[in-house]
Amino acid sequence: MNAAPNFAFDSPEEAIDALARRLGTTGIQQVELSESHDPTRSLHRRVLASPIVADRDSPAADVSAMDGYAIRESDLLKEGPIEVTGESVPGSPPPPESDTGVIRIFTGAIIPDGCDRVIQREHTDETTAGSPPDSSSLGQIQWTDKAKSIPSGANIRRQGENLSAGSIAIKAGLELTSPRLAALTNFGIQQVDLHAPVRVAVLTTGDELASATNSDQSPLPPWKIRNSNASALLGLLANQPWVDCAPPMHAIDEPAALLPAVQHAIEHHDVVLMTGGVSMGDYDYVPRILQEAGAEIVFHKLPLRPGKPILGAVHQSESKSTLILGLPGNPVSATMGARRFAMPLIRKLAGMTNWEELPPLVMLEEVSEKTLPLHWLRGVRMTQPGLAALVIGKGSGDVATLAATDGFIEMPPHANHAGPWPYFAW
Ligand SMILES: Nc1nc2c(c(=O)[nH]1)N[C@H]1C(S)=C(S)[C@@H](COP(=O)(O)OP(=O)(O)OC[C@H]3O[C@@H](n4cnc5c(N)ncnc54)[C@H](O)[C@@H]3O)O[C@H]1N2
Ligand code: MOO
Repeated sequence: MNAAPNFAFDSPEEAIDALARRLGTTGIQQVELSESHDPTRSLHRRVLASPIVADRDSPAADVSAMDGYAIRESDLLKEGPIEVTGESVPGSPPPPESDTGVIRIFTGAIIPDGCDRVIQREHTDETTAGSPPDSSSLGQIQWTDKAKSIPSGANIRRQGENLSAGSIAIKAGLELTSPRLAALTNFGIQQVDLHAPVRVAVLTTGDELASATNSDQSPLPPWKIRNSNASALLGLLANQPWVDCAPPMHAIDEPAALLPAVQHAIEHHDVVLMTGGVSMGDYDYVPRILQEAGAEIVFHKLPLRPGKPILGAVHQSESKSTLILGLPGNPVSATMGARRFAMPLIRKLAGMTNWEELPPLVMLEEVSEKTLPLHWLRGVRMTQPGLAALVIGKGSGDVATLAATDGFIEMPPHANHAGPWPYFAW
């Protein structure tokens, strides 16, 4: 399907891809783990810029997977009580092998040379031998029938079977999740290359905001509104270690104020999220101002509800590319637009190779007859795993109903069936 003449792109996906193609990633920070007082916490969910390489085999030697006895096949031929001649414990080198007895071994300890299997202690009889011959004795055991069926190689984790020294343990472009932090520690990493957090500016516009002129009017007159968009956007960006979000900025609907505010935001940030001033009103200066600031307008308006007037732009300078999203001022449009468009693109800038959204799919409990010739973002509440109920509000100004949602689904033009639909959680 071709884009309708007034839309540069047919779908949110295509519009996001067009912006993504114009964006790079943030620079690289080298972090010495010894210099950080709490390296695990400070690295958690940061994005790796270079791969992590294994410094040694994993495991570093053949080790036992069970508590039991490390033996050779010939040991199983021994009848009657067998002397335990030594112990292999984690944290110490293994004892030398013994011709006369067997070695007790604990999970994770090194397999003594010559042993080919580990018999779990529950498959031995450790009580038959009576009192030990002397106090230094490690005891005696006897084989059960089950022990005799344990094959060669059993219960041994082989050196390097997880990963061999020099192999890539964690690829670049991934977030350092808890398992990856474990791998990083396991391989003795002292220094990591991380992508710098994405510097994001939230720039709201509009003279109607309480804080724009005189914030201490009390009670707030009805022609003034509170800056809910700033809170929505800061909330989306909060607690993302790969985002460095500046305190929100605001500009009045006045080109002389808007242009320097936009220029400053572009210069000092990788992403500028603007709200308001992108539709057809006499005071909607954002598209013009972005052009004056030297940004390329990649699209203005998409076949989307809410958020049809959305604007996507990129500003290129010698040192960086800056993403600018002009989100419509209506709170539902601004919040859904930021979730749908800004979040994957910020992940791209943050250096994540898996930045593209893979939204889970949900079914709707009920559908209405109504359809739209647009991509339709519809607020939902999750009711069961995989099942969602529509939360019907009064339109794109209804922030009260939006607050009752867990996220939204995206339906393509003319659709009205139960799904499954991609679900974008808050
Ligand atoms: N003639 C037309 N008028 C409108 C069209 C259109 O196509 N033709 N599109 C409508 C749609 S759809 C939307 S969405 C809005 C988007 O307008 P703007 O982006 O220009 O936003 P504003 O006009 O500045 O504000 C719209 C609405 O949102 C409130 N607002 C603005 N900023 C905030 C904020 N920070 N926090 C909370 N609420 C905010 C503002 O007071 C307005 O009520 O345009 C339609 N009009
Ligand atoms: O698209 Mo606007 O966001 O409907 O209100």
